[in-house]
Amino acid sequence: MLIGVMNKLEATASPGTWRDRPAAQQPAYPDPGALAAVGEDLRSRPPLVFAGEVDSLCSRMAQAALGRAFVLMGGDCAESFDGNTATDIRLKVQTILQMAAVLTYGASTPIVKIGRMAGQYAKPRSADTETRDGLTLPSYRGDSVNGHAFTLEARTPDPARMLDAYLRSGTTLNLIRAFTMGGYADLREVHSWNRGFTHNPAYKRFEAFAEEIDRAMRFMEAAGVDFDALKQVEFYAAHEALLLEYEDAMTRRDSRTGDLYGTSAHLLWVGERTRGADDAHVALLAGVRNPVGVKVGPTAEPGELLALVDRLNPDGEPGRLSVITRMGSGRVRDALPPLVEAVRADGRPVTWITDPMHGNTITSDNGYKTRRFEAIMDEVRGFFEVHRALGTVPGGIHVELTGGDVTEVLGGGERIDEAGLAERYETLVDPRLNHQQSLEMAFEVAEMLQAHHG
Ligand SMILES: O=C[C@H](O)[C@H](O)COP(=O)(O)O
Ligand SMILES: C=C(OP(=O)(O)O)C(=O)O
Ligand SMILES: [Mn+2]
Repeated sequence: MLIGVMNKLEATASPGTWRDRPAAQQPAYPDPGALAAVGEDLRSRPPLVFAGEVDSLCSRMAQAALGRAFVLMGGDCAESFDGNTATDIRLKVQTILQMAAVLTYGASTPIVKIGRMAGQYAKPRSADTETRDGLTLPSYRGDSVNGHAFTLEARTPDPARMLDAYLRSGTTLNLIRAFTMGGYADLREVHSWNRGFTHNPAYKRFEAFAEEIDRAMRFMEAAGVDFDALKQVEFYAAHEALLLEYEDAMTRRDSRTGDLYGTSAHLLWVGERTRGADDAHVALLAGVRNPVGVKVGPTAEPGELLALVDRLNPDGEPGRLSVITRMGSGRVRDALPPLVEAVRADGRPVTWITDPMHGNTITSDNGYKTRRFEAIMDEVRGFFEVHRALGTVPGGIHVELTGGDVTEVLGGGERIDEAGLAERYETLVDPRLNHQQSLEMAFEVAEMLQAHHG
């Protein structure tokens, strides 16, 4: 969205309750004084997002929980400072807009567009260290923490990187606002890009669906729809709230209401590795008014999820809490139902979103961290099947993607094979759908949505 009420957000004293709780996945900074100085600097800077925008997203998420909207969240696993270019940002926005146009048709509802962008710079890792040729160094934890190069200097966490992440997030948001408010989101244009995609023989199977959308566009035109009025779209930003010091420093009090908002992004989520109900990350998110997400994997017990609902949405506010499930294609059909049933019995609303990426990560025989397109799609299918069987609402998808032509995920219409991964494997952490695979997913999910509603 991006215009919104520019209400006053004041720098605030830390909400603080997270500080005395266990905090996983935090960088070991060599100089605590430097960390404190960066925190102070960030606290004096303008917010990146505004409370009015954040509230609007909350109401959109509430609509998605009811099946009156559908959420599309997508972007890099880890944004990089090097990738903070106009081209990279434009291609990601374009990919998300193209996906959203197809999904709008399939869902017959508005699509809530959220980039894993403008702040997705910190990563949880399985191991604290990485060893290469006998040399052991700290793991790469995202560009807001340390550098990817395998040297002691690059890998040593540097708090000044948080300031860089803040500034790059600001420039990314600025460009997103310019694109989505300045005509780049024109539905006629986006639709013509999608026609280009379906004219490729590899995606012939979507031709009939694309023609249906064509007909709908002609109908709208004939009926006198003002396409110029549809040129501006809401586009929100989200990332994992992993770096406690950064998120704390970006917390502001809204002068209208006295409420606290995380102003580094519209939506913040807590990851699978840091979602302990009594731990620091959940306490931090419990203290702000933003819509929040929690990632949930196949080992989660219903009681754990209900404890998270207690902490993160005690009053059952619609749109406040999204549960982003990442079960794996082999587990989704047995691991998801008990969680959905427990939440339904509890009665407080959540927005159910599928992340079909993180439960389907494998290592290829030639050593690449990758995922199979078919497994990703199968998890989405399983997600729809479970919600259909239980009569609950599939509210959205959360995917790792990029607008470029990378070769990181196996399969899809381009039939990327293990040898093909070597061609353009560029991700810093997890494998992303490329532009074509993202559109292919959108068409398949649109068909699932159509079947779900039909
Ligand atoms: O993006 C998610 C996690 O940060 C990532 O999957 C962890 O990857 P690792 O197992 O390579 O540390
Ligand atoms: C770290 C991530 O996911 P999860 O917490 O689900 O593993 C991620 O979304 O990149
Ligand atoms: Mn990831």
